[in-house]
Amino acid sequence: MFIKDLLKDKVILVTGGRSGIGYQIARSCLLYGAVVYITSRKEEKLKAAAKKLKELGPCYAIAGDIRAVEQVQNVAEHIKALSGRLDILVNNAGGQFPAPAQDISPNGWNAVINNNLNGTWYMTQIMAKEFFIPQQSGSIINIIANMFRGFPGMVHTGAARAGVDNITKTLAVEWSRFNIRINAIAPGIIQSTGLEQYPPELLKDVSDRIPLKRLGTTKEVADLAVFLMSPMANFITGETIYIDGGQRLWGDVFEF
Ligand SMILES: CCC/C=C/C(=O)SCCNC(=O)CCNC(=O)[C@H](O)C(C)(C)COP(=O)([O-])OP(=O)([O-])OC[C@H]1O[C@@H](n2cnc3c(N)ncnc32)[C@H](O)[C@@H]1OP(=O)([O-])[O-]
Ligand SMILES: NC(=O)C1=CN([C@@H]2O[C@H](COP(=O)(O)OP(=O)(O)OC[C@H]3O[C@@H](n4cnc5c(N)ncnc54)[C@H](OP(=O)(O)O)[C@@H]3O)[C@@H](O)[C@H]2O)C=CC1
Repeated sequence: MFIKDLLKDKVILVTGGRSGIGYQIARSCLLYGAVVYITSRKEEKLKAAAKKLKELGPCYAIAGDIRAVEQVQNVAEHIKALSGRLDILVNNAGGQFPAPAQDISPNGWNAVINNNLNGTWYMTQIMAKEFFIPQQSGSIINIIANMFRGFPGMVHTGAARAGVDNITKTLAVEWSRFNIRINAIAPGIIQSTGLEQYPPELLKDVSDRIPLKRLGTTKEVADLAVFLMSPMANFITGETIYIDGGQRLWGDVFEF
């Protein structure tokens, strides 16, 4: 546990905040005193999540697709109208599907690149221009994936996440002049709603192939996100932190 008021009155946007890791990050931010905005495509589910989160503190839902520039701009306008500022952006929305590289169609490739690379970029650039650069302060956290040794079985997301890893390094330098910190979190396999998208055989006995012999929890990812966005991490920027029980360093993970 961190101190109670660690994020007091910080205005935080969590993309994909209606479920899984994003929901837990939003929840933790509220518990540490922040004002939280969540965004995702499915409006009803998003509103239901915000209603539940509101029991912990001020939480607002703004529906939008990170792949659509005008919808991202609309999210920024809403935050500006309601809070007048944004302190922290968590780029968590994303996802992909498992497929042998040779079978991925051009549309399938583009869908995953758009979601994880382009969508993250639109969000990052628009929030920086609308808030962080004029404010001369901001912190960005990108949730990517474990692509330390490539991503066999999901080449599209490996490429997209490696792109975000590089954006993280580049902007840490380029936007340091605006007092913007930017870091990434690379989760291994986390027990969350996202895993329901995968066939059970892909995940069978997967914890045996992780050195710590278990999956991660959404709370563990959220704790890392809170640390990185807090003043405790004020001298950390351009870093990607793996939270994977050692998976990246050892053995095979998926059959492919
Ligand atoms: C376990 C490892 C650790 C990682 C865990 C996590 O990340 S957990 C987080 C997990 N959470 C998530 O992943 C949630 C978010 N994920 C998503 O929304 C989707 O996976 C998305 C990224 C593809 C976006 O979808 P969209 O609405 O833009 O896509 P669309 O429907 O318009 O299709 C466009 C093209 O993609 C093709 N295609 C699509 N699915 C499949 C498939 N299963 N199979 C094959 N192909 C597939 C589809 O056929 C089409 O190509 P076509 O036929 O025209 O040539
Ligand atoms: N769980 C795991 O083991 C791992 C997860 N990750 C990554 O962590 C992040 C969160 O995963 P997790 O919580 O498990 O999965 P979920 O599927 O539960 O969360 C994905 C969230 O992103 C939102 N989303 C997806 N695409 C878009 C879009 N184009 N625009 C706006 N919102 C979008 C979804 O909401 P909606 O459908 O309403 O748009 C949903 O809330 C993802 O980027 C995932 O790929 C990475 C490695 C491992």
